[in-house]
Amino acid sequence: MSLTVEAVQAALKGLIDPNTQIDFVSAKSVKNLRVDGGEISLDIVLGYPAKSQFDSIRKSVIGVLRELPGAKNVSVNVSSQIVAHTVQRGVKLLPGVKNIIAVASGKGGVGKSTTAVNLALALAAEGAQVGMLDADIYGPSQPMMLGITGRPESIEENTMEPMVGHGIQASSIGFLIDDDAPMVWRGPMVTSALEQLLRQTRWRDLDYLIVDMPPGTGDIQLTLAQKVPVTGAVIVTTPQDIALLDARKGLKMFDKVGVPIVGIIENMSTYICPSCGHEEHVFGTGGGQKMCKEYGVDFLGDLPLNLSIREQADAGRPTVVADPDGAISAIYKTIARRVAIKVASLSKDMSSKFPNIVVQNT
Ligand SMILES: Nc1ncnc2c1ncn2[C@@H]1O[C@H](COP(=O)(O)OP(=O)(O)OP(=O)(O)O)[C@@H](O)[C@H]1O
Repeated sequence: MSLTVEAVQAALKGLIDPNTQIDFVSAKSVKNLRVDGGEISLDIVLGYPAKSQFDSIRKSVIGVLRELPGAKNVSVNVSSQIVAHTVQRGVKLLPGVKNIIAVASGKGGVGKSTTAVNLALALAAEGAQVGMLDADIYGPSQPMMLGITGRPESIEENTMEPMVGHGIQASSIGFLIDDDAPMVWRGPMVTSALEQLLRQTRWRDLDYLIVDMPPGTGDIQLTLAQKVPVTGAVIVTTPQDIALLDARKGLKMFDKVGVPIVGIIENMSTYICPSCGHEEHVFGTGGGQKMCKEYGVDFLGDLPLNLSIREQADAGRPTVVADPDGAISAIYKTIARRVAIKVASLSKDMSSKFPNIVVQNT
């Protein structure tokens, strides 16, 4: 009996993608399938970046197909293709940027910026083109964490080049607003300065632009959530009741403006004593997960309170770069993959698919 396309498809249908828990056929990841005698060739195209897993996915697909009766040679190519997803209604899209992910927190100091930069670096490590827009007016810290110094170049009038640190294209509100400017003055000018930064930076083919939002849920944050074309929002919180209460406000703010919540990350979840390894839940336990259940949103993961996270970020080499194979980087990478998979599951932007309709006067 000769090998058929149907038999190959049935075998692939039994193969579950460990990341999405969906089989490759249902996920529409199988492309260019050819069966010619005993020769099988196909591409697996994932909708999220996963460079570190291409080889293991390839091997598992080959392993399954080789078992088929009549199969001789199996050739599989695994890659990722990230597509653009929809944003709030009525907001102008950004050229050169497929998806914008806002990283927000209900209150300051919960580690939002540190989490945002490590997420950006983890997505880049998996092969995505990533940018960082530092919108944190109260403490624009992304240039420092990405090891960037100096000011951006402006090649043409009204545009500026992003600065690059550890492969991430970055632009910061710190480039436009003086560090010494008083906060009352920063407030009113901030939304227009940010829109300028967002739209006048010449982002180059980004799969994801991470926006490090200003902490809180006041007018500035609400205006930004309305004006920035966001694909989805990630909320960072610590487990204290007060932080969770504020995180709830953040959740509601994005909900109100029609931005989907990608999920919640709990930072400084536990403290592991470096001398004896004892784990302490300094700020309580389970708050983030409970909140996710209550609101029906995804819990993306938790990070421990760890001295090296702070030291590495302060030194301009965040953990994912400083210790890429360490246990903490593994947590950031798992969270980043969950974020990318969730974004991939959101509705796709079809605007570029529609033909232009030209009305001609006759
Ligand atoms: N998991 C962690 N373990 C140890 N230190 C951390 C952790 N996360 C963040 N930090 C440190 O906590 C401080 C505050 O973090 P960060 O600036 O990221 O918070 P933020 O929420 O963005 O603050 P802001 O509201 O000022 O923007 C920084 O010194 C950072 O290095």
